[in-house]
Amino acid sequence: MNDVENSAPVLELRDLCKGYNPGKPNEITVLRNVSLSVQRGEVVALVAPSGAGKSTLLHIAGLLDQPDTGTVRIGGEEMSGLSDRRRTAVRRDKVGFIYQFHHLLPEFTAAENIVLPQLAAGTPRKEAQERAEDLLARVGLSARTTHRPAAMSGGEQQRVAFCRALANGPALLLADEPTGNLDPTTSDTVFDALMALVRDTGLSALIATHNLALAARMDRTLRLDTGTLSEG
Ligand SMILES: Nc1ncnc2c1ncn2[C@@H]1O[C@H](COP(=O)(O)OP(=O)(O)OP(=O)(O)O)[C@@H](O)[C@H]1O
Repeated sequence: MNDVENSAPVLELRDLCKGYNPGKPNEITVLRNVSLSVQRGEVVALVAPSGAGKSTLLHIAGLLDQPDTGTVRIGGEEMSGLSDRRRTAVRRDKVGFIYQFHHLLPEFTAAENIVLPQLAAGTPRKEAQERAEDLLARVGLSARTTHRPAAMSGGEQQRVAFCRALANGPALLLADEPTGNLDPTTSDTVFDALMALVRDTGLSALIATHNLALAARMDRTLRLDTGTLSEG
């Protein structure tokens, strides 16, 4: 990264608007002039009632969807003019995703699930394997390296998904209810593991949660309601 990228917010969204079914009876406006930025090393909570547009916002921030208007900058780089190929490369190399459900590949072991995205990014296999083992150790799963997802608990599966999201050393982590599928006690321990991983690596993150206690542990909270964002 050059100096401009280093001083720029890791994620900067400006005046995003997004709707579906324009001109039709079921037309819906989901995001209304949403702007936010996540600074380097900052962990931001996104709190939103169901249907408020949180997934839409995270998908646009993670280049899985395009806004109708507005701009997305990652590491200071404007994304709208990029070719599909470059967007895919930015998504793969700079952004890590965590979903409510782990989405691990069932036929592969925990370590292989973390190795595969690294191979896709061109990392040599040995290095990728070492990184997978290091990440698994950080979340307390050294003993599960060769387990397939079906042989792990929900909390373990989700911790593997955290490691996979960090596999390529992203600049930005986007998480959509990362512990929403777990019971409250497991959710707390698994969230601890996620926060430790994020803080240890100095990662910048935007983490959507319904859980206000979890939100309070992040640096700042943004609230999204009927497509409008407010601080606090
Ligand atoms: N492809 C689509 N076509 C039409 N409407 C859509 C589409 N995707 C989302 N929506 C609508 O946009 C609104 C926001 O959806 P979104 O998935 O962003 O909400 P959310 O805040 O993530 O909700 P939840 O917490 O329940 O997942 C919802 O009313 C949803 O029905």
